[in-house]
Amino acid sequence: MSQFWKPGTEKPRSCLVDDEEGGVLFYAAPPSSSGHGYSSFERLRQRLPVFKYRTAILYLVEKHATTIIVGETGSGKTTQIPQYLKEAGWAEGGRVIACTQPRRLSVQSVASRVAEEMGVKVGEEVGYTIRFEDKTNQGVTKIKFLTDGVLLREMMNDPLLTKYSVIMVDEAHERSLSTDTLLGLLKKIQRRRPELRLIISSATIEAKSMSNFFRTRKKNDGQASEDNGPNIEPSILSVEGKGFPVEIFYVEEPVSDYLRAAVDAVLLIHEKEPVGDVLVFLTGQDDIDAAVQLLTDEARETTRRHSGLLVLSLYSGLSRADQDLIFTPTPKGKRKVIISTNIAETSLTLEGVVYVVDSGFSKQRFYNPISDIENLVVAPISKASARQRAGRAGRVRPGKCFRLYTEDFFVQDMPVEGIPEMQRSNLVSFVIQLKALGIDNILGFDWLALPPPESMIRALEVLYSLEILDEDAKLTSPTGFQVAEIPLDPMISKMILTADALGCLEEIITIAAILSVQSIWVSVRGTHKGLDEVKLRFAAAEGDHVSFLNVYKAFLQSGKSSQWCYKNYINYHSMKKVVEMREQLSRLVRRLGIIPKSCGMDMQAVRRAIISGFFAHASQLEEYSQNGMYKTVRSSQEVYIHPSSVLFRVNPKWVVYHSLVSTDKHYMHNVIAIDPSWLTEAAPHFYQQRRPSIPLF
Ligand SMILES: Nc1ncnc2c1ncn2[C@@H]1O[C@H](COP(=O)(O)OP(=O)(O)OP(=O)(O)O)[C@@H](O)[C@H]1O
Repeated sequence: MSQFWKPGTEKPRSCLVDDEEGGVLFYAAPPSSSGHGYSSFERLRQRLPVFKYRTAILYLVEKHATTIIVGETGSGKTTQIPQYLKEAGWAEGGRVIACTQPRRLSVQSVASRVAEEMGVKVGEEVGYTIRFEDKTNQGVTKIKFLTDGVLLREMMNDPLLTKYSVIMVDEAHERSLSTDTLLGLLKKIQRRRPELRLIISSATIEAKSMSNFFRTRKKNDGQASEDNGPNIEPSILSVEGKGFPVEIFYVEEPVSDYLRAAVDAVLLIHEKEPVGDVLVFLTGQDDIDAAVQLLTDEARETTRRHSGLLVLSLYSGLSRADQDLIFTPTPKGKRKVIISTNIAETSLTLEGVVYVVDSGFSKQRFYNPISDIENLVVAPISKASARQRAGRAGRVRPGKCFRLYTEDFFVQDMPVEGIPEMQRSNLVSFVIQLKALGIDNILGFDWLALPPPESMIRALEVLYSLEILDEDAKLTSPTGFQVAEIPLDPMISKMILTADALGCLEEIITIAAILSVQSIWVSVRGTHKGLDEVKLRFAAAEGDHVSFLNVYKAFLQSGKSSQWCYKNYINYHSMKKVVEMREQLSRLVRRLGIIPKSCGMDMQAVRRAIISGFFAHASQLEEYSQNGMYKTVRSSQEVYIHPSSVLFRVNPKWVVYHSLVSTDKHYMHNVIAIDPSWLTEAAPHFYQQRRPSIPLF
């Protein structure tokens, strides 16, 4: 595959040229401004573009309830503004300054950077909280970084978030479900707490529409004591200037295989460009594993092109220790290549990164409330994401960003911003959280983007069937309130609570942890005999969930050996994440006063616990089906067991699945065989009232 810069256009000032066959050639877009680095933190801080705006920011925050700050990536918004606020006294009298991020990884990394700049330990004056991990010290922590999801959870105990004086919602352009929920709720809190200040920040936000949202009020929003309070008209501040220049390069012709093109680009950079690490944006674990494999294979074939490359992957299914590797300094004479999903897209500064390779794609969630299928689809990113990705270079020195799409595509076809997650997600967790906060009229609430009514109805239906909501759509006691306490998908939470009663919580925690990673198997492109044979070795007649227990047990017996994983086509990184997640879940249930017990070999208890959460995902094999066609009980939808399941071709009469994915057909992922009478026992309300046509088995 070859691409060339446009003949007849001005020759690039600097470009990658591959003189061998099959390479990639980029041409350069116009350059941006430049800057310099300094050694001491204080001088470094003062060199950042945001520093010139320190006084203006503090003035606006003092005078306005809401301030919207837009500034280039790397201009210093995330690390500096919380420090300015603290210096100006916003953390005095026991108050705390909060700064939210959409992702855990950026929470941890910005917290440690700010602590370092302030010369304090993380967990003291500067702390962070992410799901399952709290590194703050009450009464001591003044600046707290946290995910927006965690701040939402804090509202359950403190609905007005009284301990915070300023809440900075960073990377608001992401429009994640949690960010949008948070913004809607914060707007409401402001009416009750005029002293609370909000800062909404991003490099790529539509400031005008955000400002309109905070300016307008619904009639029933209540009135703040505006006479003495701050100006409710939001202020907008644009931070001019950027850190170091990032040259943008585009491919001349669209690439047909972005994965191969990304690998080629890395090899070219390694051959032609001076020292500096490379950050590559691909879409998911499977892509990333494949790219790592391709780079490793190249190394075997042509050591010249490859020597000195240190290839690391980065995705959310990695354990914390594996993720932390990306922050370790690159050894002399080596070049680190980090192949990542969009978890490295915002807020991160990776000191060694000079080059960014952007595939132009990410995995995005799309939910169809009619079929109840939520698919992770590889789709083109938005301009905002592309700018964020480029912004991972040029933070401590000049950088280059190689986009594996054409400039025309960027200019003409990429949307300015992505579709808000609220409009393309399953809303079950969202609804339960709002219910726990006592918000009943969810559709009548003031949202930045209205959640689709069909998705809301579907979510209410699911929560009602799980007996988490009652007929008045209020949380049930104790189940609803307990489930709302657990920061997991409500179906998993319900399964955990039932497992306690059935005495199989140890097993269910393992299953819940495994279901939370993308896959415990090594991803291989196409079919793979070895993997199929290994799967058979662990296969349990009951289905995938019980087979997972066999894998986990064998992994423990091997002494958690990476060699054992390698031999058995099991993804060692995923297993480490499972162990970590398992520990977190054990701690969580103990906090709720539950002591996990094991049911030994009683797999019926395990299956019954699974059904208690997933009874609505039952399917029956079509009686005369030749090709393994099932129909879902809920909507008579045609579905099939996924080929990766141990029950593929076994086709038990009745099954319960974990999730549906659609490719050429609708496939059931992670399936167990069940006795249909367990369904009516687990959810009589669902099966007898709502499904009178379901036979009495
Ligand atoms: N861990 C780090 N190591 C070295 N320098 C860092 C680190 N974190 C931040 N910096 C420096 O501080 C600058 C500002 O970072 P900061 O995250 O505050 O910017 P930002 O405006 O919030 O960017 P973004 O919009 O990308 O989140 C970086 O460009 C970099 O020069």
